Amino acid sequence: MEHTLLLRGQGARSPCAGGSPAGCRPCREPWAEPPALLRRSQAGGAACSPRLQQGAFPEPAPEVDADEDGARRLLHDIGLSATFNRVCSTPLATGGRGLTCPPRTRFVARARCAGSAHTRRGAVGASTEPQRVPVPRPAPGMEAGDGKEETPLSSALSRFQLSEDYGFLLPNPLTELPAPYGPWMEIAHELPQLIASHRLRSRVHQMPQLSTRHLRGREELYLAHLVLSFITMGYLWQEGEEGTVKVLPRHLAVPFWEVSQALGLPPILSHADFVLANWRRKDPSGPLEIENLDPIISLPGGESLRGFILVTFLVEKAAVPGIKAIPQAIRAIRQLDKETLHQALQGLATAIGAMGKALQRMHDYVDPAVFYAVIRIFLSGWKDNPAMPDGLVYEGVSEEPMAFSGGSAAQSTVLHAFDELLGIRHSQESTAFLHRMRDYMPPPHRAFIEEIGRAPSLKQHVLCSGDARLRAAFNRCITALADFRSCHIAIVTKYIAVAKAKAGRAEVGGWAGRPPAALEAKGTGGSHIFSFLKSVRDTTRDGLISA
Ligand code: HEM
Repeated sequence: MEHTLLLRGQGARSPCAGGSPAGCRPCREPWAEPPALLRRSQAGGAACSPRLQQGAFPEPAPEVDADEDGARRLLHDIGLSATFNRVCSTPLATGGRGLTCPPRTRFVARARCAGSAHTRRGAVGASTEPQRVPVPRPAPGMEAGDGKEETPLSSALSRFQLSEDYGFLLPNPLTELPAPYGPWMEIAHELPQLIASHRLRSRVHQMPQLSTRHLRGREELYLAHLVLSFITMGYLWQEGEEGTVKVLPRHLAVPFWEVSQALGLPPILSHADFVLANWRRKDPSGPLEIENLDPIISLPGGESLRGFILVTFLVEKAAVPGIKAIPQAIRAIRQLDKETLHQALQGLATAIGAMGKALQRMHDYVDPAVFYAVIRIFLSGWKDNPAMPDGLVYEGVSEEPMAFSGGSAAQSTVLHAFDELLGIRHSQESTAFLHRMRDYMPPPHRAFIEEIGRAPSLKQHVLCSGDARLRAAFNRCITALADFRSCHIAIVTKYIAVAKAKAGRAEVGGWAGRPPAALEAKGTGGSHIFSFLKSVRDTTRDGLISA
């Protein structure tokens, strides 16, 4: 039986007799270089002769956004050369890759270095000294000479700032900034009370203007971004959606912008702030269980807010074996190692199942009324939001307003990576939304997804192998992923649709919140919730390989 497969990307079609070893002979012959047009990175998928590359997960080409002179100096300083492509010169509100642009031309420098990959973004517009941008350090536990042996897996992961123990979570995040940043930390630690008593805005107005130059290393930058993003969300939404402001004051906007540029994150709260960098153990030697965890910084919502952050943390943690299975699977495909590939797929399916179990804990820890009436508004963005139709002016950064989507777990890299590995093809509209969400991920994590996209196609490999055991393992991954998405839809129904039907005013921690009308039909990331989520779940199911 011959069937046709839709290739990733531009909808090109490639004939392949999946399941029939005879029809798939080219796949079982020495792994030839595919015709250029069918290479996955260009055609958006792989034909029956995936490219065999030795050395799984080659070094990614880092991207550096900066003004051209600054970026050249920065790259020169760290021993890189670069080619620059103009990616956007639009004056705001319509960014090159979904993000809004500052009112200057941005350049993307693609650079390669012989050693480890560096991904930097020089400050654009706000900073005149991109050389000061601190160098992101490898995650703790991965630095050379830390006593841990570097395995092929750990080195494949550490290139993307991924940890073998924590996946996309920041391993053991810092909980305090250096002393000069005391004024930020004091406000951040008091946020729920300051918002409840409507005093946050006046506290922010009294905040001193602090330079970001004393921030050193990735961990301090992440904590600074976390702190400034939470203060910003509180500042914006303290009076609900009817009392928003148009301008973020200079002494908050400028450092927030600079730290964001240094990390390659947008200047708004993202999943990376809310969850990945926002956790600490109460007892440092205790287990990673919800009772022994706390967010570092909070917003209104009390125990439900705590539960929402920490359950999402547990889902990220449960994903770790699945993330580790990705480079294993890709290496096994390249080495034609069926046994290892089978194990990797089993590991992936099990991890997705564990993520589903972790997700269910939302019911135990989060009250739908509080989630709907209190928590959501503080995650809202200022892009396509009728409550802030003009976006937000970052004073001292740009005179023009900018628009960014709010925080959403759609910005978690986990499911994007699994979709990419499994060759799931979502509708054009859903893909556009999900790709926009990638702009809200730390750039090394985004690079991880892109690297999976450049690898030989798993689905093609399984199809072409004609191996029933591999096909069953592949299908278990697809089913587990579709089931996870069904559970997620059930949760969203309870926490948004049902909660909306029951909604009144909720008072939590003294903050009397009215549910945000702008979020009735849309998610905090800005999607049309249910049509989007169902479409994504259904296209996941379509990824099954039939016998
Ligand atoms: C009360 C709990 C939750 C609610 C109400 C919720 C709500 C939503 C909404 C409304 C969207 C649509 C995108 C947007 O506009 O924001 C979404 C997307 C998404 N959410 Fe959640 N979410 C919850 C928990 C989680 C958790 C714990 C995870 C796991 C990390 C998660 C993962 C995702 C993903 C991956 C998407 C993108 C769609 C997909 O790939 O299936 N969500 N969520």
